[in-house]
Amino acid sequence: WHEMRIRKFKKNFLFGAATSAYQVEGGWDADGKGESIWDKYVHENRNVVADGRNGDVASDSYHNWQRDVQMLRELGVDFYRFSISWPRVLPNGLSNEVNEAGFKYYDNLIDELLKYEIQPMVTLYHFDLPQALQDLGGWANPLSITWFEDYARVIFKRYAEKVKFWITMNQPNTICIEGYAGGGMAPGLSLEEGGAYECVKNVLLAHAKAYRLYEKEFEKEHQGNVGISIAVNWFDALVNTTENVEATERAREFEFGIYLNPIWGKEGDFPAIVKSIVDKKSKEQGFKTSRLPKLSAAEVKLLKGSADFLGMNHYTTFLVEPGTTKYESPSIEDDRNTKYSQGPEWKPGKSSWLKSAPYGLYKACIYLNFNYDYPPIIITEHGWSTGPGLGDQSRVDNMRAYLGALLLAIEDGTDVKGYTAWSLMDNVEWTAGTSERFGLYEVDFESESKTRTARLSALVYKHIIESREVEDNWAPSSLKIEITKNEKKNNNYKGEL
Ligand SMILES: CCCCCCCCCCCCC/C=C/[C@@H](O)[C@@H](N)CO[C@@H]1O[C@H](CO)[C@H](O)[C@H](O)[C@H]1O
Repeated sequence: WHEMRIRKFKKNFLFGAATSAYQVEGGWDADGKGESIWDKYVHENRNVVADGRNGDVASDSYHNWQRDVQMLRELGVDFYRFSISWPRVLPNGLSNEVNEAGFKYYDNLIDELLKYEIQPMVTLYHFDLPQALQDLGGWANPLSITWFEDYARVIFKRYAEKVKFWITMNQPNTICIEGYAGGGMAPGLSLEEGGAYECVKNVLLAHAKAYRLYEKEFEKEHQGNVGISIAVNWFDALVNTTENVEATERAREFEFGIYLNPIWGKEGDFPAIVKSIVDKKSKEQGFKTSRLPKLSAAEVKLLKGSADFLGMNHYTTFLVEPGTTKYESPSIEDDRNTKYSQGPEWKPGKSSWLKSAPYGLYKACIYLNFNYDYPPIIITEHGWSTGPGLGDQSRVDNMRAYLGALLLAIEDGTDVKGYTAWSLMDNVEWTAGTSERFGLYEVDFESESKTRTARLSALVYKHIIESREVEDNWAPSSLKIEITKNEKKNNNYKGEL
């Protein structure tokens, strides 16, 4: 049996590519930039980065921004998702001290993008908190809500005229669970007694405050869209037993429901199952109050509906069963009590957690539709890791399979507005350094200028963007990539998404 129907992305579907500041910029202390939590983390823990290549220089986009835009033009993308390094523009994190030299970098990048009709999609926060704010408790301190709101105001004021797509936060679960509960991300804390859940609450409220700020002071004049990016990998029962199905529900609610429900849930607030588990365990553990902080009625209201789109970061699928070992208590692992594995037949990427299971993207989309009432979605990250080398056929296969699954999800009613390939170029994959390559363009990290060269996947992605179609058998005649003349850009940027 062979599926003959040809599915196409609509003309106004947006295609983009993404990076983040710490992962590509380098210039970690250039021109008055303040220290970030990642700078401190990698400098104080010299062996924490797998191959020793940290973000000090990275892909050196701080100096290569013109080449970066040239690559985006070669691909023919509609938008570029990048993040602003908070300590580059506000070195101590607060708005009393502004680093004009740092802003100049983003001025140049944004102007260059607009010159070629590539829309900037700006992430305000992608894991690199100013260390000065971490010294005050970081996201575990409720003052972080105001710090972020003030930072957002500075950025909106400067760029609202030019930027129509905003993402407040990238992946609160990575920020809080991996950063504050022993997950190996900066600042490398283990605040299992409650700090990680405080972080979740504060990050969500900081997002909502920034959203409401834009809504009140900028939206009318500038007509931009503000969303948040959440890691929505798929979680399926390992086998269909009651215990596995219950464990799978816990996995979904702890991994992404805890962030989605306050914004898109019918009643708002944290998911009932998360509240009841953590409240009950906290009591048993002798805590006077739950380790999961409450959201007041006013906070529930502030959060509900605080996004114009859901930024969905999707990479892979996990199979779930109940935990099989006794986890440390108290801990989030113990609260969730799940064990994850992946299909033995799924093709592996270079990252240990990354296996190709495109059906998971389809199922995740349908789940979001049913549980959160068809939210407008932009896939703000999807990608594949390899080793070095230009012939990245496995990335091509993965991209085609996932875009095929996405087309099916769209056909079945999912409101997907756009897709973002992670990543435009090889970069510093956090503690994996450059040992896992996610780029459509290879970066030669040994070269002085961090030379970028198009991979096979760059040419295939370019062809998909041009044809709006996923053709399994298409292959370029060479790896030479050129800017297509008379590029006609999507113009769906103002007003309603
Ligand atoms: C050996 C297989 C057994 C499976 C057991 C798995 C154990 C679970 C461990 C979970 C690890 C987390 C996996 C999820 C990762 C992604 O969602 C996450 N990396 C996405 O974040 C973005 O990733 C990009 C590429 O990795 C990029 O780094 C970007 O900055 C992030 O936003």
